[in-house]
Amino acid sequence: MAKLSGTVCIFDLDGTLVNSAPDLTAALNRALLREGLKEIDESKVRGLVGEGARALLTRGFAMQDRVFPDGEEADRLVLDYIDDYASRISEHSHAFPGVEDALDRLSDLGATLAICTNKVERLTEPLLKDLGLWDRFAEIVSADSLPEKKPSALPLLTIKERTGAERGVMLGDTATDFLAAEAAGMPCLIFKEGYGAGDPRIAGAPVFDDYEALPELVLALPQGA
Ligand SMILES: O=C(O)COP(=O)(O)O
Ligand SMILES: [Mg+2]
Repeated sequence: MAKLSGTVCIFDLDGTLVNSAPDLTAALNRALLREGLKEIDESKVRGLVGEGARALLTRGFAMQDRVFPDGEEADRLVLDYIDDYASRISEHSHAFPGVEDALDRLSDLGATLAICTNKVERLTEPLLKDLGLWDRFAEIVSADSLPEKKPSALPLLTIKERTGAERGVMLGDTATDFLAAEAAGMPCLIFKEGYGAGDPRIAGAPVFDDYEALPELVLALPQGA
């Protein structure tokens, strides 16, 4: 029996499978410029990613002491941002080195592969299709696929149920992923090249440095959850 049969490996998308920071930064900056605000450097934008489009815009505004509006005005800003980002979603984004081989290896070991992202479905699908990753996952849950998104446990538990897995493992890059996994009772490994660096909430979390090392680290996890 394959060693990881019954395990679903649930990958976060931005900052975990895909380095999307350049395109996220460009789209955020186009939105900020439309509102008369200044551009933000990619190194800072990385730290704003993880809780979806509205949170990214809200944080971009807050960094420049502008309160993000609410109501219809906010909805319009978020929709305009999503439309614009969707139209140029994979100009510079790419899978992190070693992702495809690690996915092959985990599949060979019997694991089921899934994605849980706080991107909305309208962004998740074109990004994964453009990068040739869409067909690799048995289940893909986005921010708007279910009534709650990460850090709720709901998307992770739903993936576990839909894939019929006995246990789940979360592979993510920010506290949002870590807290969702904790709430779902799943172990979580944090990708060090992702966007959560320096967040005290994940300071003590187990990490993976690169994709080559990942399959062995998943194999070594306690098979409890
Ligand atoms: O769009 C975001 O803010 C984050 O998306 P992620 O959950 O794939 O990291
Ligand atoms: Mg992420």
